[in-house]
Amino acid sequence: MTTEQLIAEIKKKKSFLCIGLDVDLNKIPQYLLKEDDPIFAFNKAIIDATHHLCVAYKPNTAFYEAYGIKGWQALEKTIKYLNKNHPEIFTIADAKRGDIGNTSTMYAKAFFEDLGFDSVTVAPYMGKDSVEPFLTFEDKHTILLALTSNQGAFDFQTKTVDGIELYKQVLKTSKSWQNSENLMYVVGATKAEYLADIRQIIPNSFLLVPGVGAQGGNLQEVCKYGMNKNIGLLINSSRGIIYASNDNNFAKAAANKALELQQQMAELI
Ligand SMILES: O=C(O)c1cc(=O)[nH]c(=O)n1[C@@H]1O[C@H](COP(=O)(O)O)[C@@H](O)[C@H]1O
Repeated sequence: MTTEQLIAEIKKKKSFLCIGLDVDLNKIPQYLLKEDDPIFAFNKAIIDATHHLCVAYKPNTAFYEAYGIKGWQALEKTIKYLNKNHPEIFTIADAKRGDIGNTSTMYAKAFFEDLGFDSVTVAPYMGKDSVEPFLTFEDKHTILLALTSNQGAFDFQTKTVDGIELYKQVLKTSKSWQNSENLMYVVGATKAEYLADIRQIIPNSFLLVPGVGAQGGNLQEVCKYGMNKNIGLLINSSRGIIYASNDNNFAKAAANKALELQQQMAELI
């Protein structure tokens, strides 16, 4: 998907909501465990109930890898279902990959070619040659971890190296990489006060912003400092939406939570 198509969808739906499909078999309605593929059954119900309210879905691959081959098959079914039925929706494989060049190429093939995701999250720690292989894929997007939502972000990311905070170096340096127009960045919603500075460095890039809902980030704060002329934000909520209830009405309850966020977004656009 091109960035222009993503922007058009945001404007059409008045939503920049990304729903995180972080499926934990202990948290889903237990009657779904009788299904052949409970993870896919859960995702399909959530997608069917919420696709008109969001512009992106983000399965975090850990929640699939934890269930072995069955989990990976559920991930594959989920992305195929999305691509077939909702090609207008932006898909994010939240895999946080990144390795020496030839290995990164294989990661990129796995998520962009084999599975057919529009984007993948990548860690910047190994530098340019670990990220550039992801950037060579046309109309695919690499979402680089910049300033993450967790407490550990203060261990390295905000530390000053050569007179500048590490997360700012990630932003500045990555802009010089080949095909850097295919980069987006992760900034946690819990770090909203950093967004004005971040926008000075990358005014036009899309930001994936996780951490509203369960982690306590504030949507209005994020928009105040992070929104640009194309909106430029994908705000993710996972647990706050998909586990709104765990009875027969779980999909409807998830849709209600998604609607709440979408309505707040519509006011801010
Ligand atoms: O890359 C991410 O998506 C991510 C980066 C970050 O800084 N913080 C963060 O929470 N995430 C992911 O975003 C999701 C947040 O989930 P909830 O806290 O349940 O909304 C999880 O899949 C996290 O792995």
